[in-house]
Amino acid sequence: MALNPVLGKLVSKRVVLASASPRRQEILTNVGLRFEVVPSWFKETLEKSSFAAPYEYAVETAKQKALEVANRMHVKHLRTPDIVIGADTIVSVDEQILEKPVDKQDAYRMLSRLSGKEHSVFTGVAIIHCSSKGNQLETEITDFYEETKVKFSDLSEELLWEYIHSGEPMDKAGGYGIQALGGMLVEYVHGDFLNVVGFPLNHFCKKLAELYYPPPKHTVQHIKHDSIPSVDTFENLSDGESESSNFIEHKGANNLDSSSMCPSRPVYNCENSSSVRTGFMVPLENQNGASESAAKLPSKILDLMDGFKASKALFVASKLKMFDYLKNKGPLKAVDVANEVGTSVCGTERLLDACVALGLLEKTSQGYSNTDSANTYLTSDGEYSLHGYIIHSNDHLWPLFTNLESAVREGSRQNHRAFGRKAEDLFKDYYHSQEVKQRFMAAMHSIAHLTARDVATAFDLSQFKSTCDLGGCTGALAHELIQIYPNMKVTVFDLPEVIANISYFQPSEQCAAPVTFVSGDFFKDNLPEADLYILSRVLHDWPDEKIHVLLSKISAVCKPGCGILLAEMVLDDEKKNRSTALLQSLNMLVQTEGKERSGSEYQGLLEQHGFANVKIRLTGNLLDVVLCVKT
Ligand SMILES: O=c1[nH]cc([C@@H]2O[C@H](COP(=O)(O)OP(=O)(O)OP(=O)(O)O)[C@@H](O)[C@H]2O)c(=O)[nH]1
Repeated sequence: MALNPVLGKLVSKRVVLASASPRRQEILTNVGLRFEVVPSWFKETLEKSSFAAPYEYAVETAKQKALEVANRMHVKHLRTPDIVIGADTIVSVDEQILEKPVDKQDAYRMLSRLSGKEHSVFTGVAIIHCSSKGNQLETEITDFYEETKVKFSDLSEELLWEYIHSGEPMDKAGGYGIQALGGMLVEYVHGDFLNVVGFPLNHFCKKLAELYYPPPKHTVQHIKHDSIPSVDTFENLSDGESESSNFIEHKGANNLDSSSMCPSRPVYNCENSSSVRTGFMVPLENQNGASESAAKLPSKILDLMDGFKASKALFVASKLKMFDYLKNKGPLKAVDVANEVGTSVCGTERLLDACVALGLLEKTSQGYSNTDSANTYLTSDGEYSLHGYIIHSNDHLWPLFTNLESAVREGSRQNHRAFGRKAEDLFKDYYHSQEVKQRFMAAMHSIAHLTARDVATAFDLSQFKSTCDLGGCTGALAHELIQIYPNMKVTVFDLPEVIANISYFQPSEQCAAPVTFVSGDFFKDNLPEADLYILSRVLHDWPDEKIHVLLSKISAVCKPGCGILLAEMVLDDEKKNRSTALLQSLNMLVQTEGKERSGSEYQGLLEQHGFANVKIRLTGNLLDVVLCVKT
């Protein structure tokens, strides 16, 4: 069940968050909202003195950020989103508006101004509903702001500078992060804490409630206008949409994770449960009415213990192409699926039921059918098929992970144990048989196609006229780049064994400006000329020594102003928060000499080869993006 019905209203919509702020992404992800991140390119340069009040500036900036993304996505012939959300957080003190500090001195000016005083934090939010009429983008804009008052203690010079040198102030409005070290500077907070962090979640949900549940005229007096409808109220108001299957359930243990962002208050408390139930309370009763002790089970640990069973169920259903059969012929009974696939009826029925419980399939009296997600991601011909990667995970990664214990003991890859062959060279290993090569290319293509838009739009790359995607495999990212930057000349450089096998993966319609494929080994051969070199999921395959070889080759052919764009899962500097990326680093341990790295580690590597102005965008999706330029 969707605990928060108003957010559930967004489940079937294509929602875009027009913000690069990792905090906004986290706040919305934590409540189960599914969205894409397309950071806005709108420059925050509106004339502050032309606004009568500081919040008007924040609201207008939020609106312009969201409109820029809505227009860009529409103009670039990407699918127009249904909803674009923009936000802008500012601090107001002594009639001055403070944004993010530009350098340490600026952070010092801001923080010393806030010392010992109360100030206001305003976040302006714009929710833009988009539609396409003919070729025109039509928008309906809803905006609002939230104010929170924060008081700082008196800050000594020493404390101030220690805080500034921590690096925390630099990407934060007013020069502090209340959710982390900055929390130590704060005497009190009056109002919504998450508003200070960057997104007023409660007000946002109320706004959605106003938009999606306008009070029926005859019952106006019964409805609390400032409430997010409770689950019960929601069921009365339901228009029949099923939110449950697509919504991420938030269980008790997850709430512990989320609260780490807000150490100074229990964000997800249940005190007011009688009237207004906010998004992700832990239900105290299960469906059978059993209470308390069931809720106290260590659900996160139990889920982790079961994780491998769920993965394997998905792998086997994919390998047996059950999602393909169900797409073409569903709904089907278990016996029909078993007959199609050639499996036992009893085993098939259990597997299908497990897939239903995992939210991959639906089950009705007519039989089993795919969910929308299964059609899109799990069928072998789905728009964003992950089938190739799933098969690679089953056939290649699973045996390697079975030897994780040895990998941890020995600190090295385990190909010899998993496949009885010593790994000579990472890629030669994949390319020793046509079957393994195609499976690996299909896997790489799945991920590249799925993440291409995030990577291509994380930064405005229009200043680069030519791009070379080193190790760009089937060209999935290259094709996306040409869609977004039609004047860009894009070359894919990869091993001859790869280039010889790309034809199967090319889009059916020929693009006006096709991608050029060049074969070679980027460690040994000359690199094609380009203004921008892309390394997507390349550096994580290699140890630092090899990376230095590659970066020095790129640096040697780069003129000043040319750039490198990395697409990787970027770890947080403390290496403790991003579990997907940290697990991926284990994945690199069992099969390569490489690893996942943090933003500062990438920055350090790039700066050693004359690249500066290193910018990192956490996309909130599979791959993050790092851009830097040659000085
Ligand atoms: O206590 C905290 N206060 C503020 C923040 C973060 O500060 C920034 C505010 O900047 P802005 O609203 O301009 O948003 P950006 O990060 O530049 O991203 P956009 O792409 O949306 O412009 C915001 O990230 C807050 O989260 C904080 O973390 N703690």
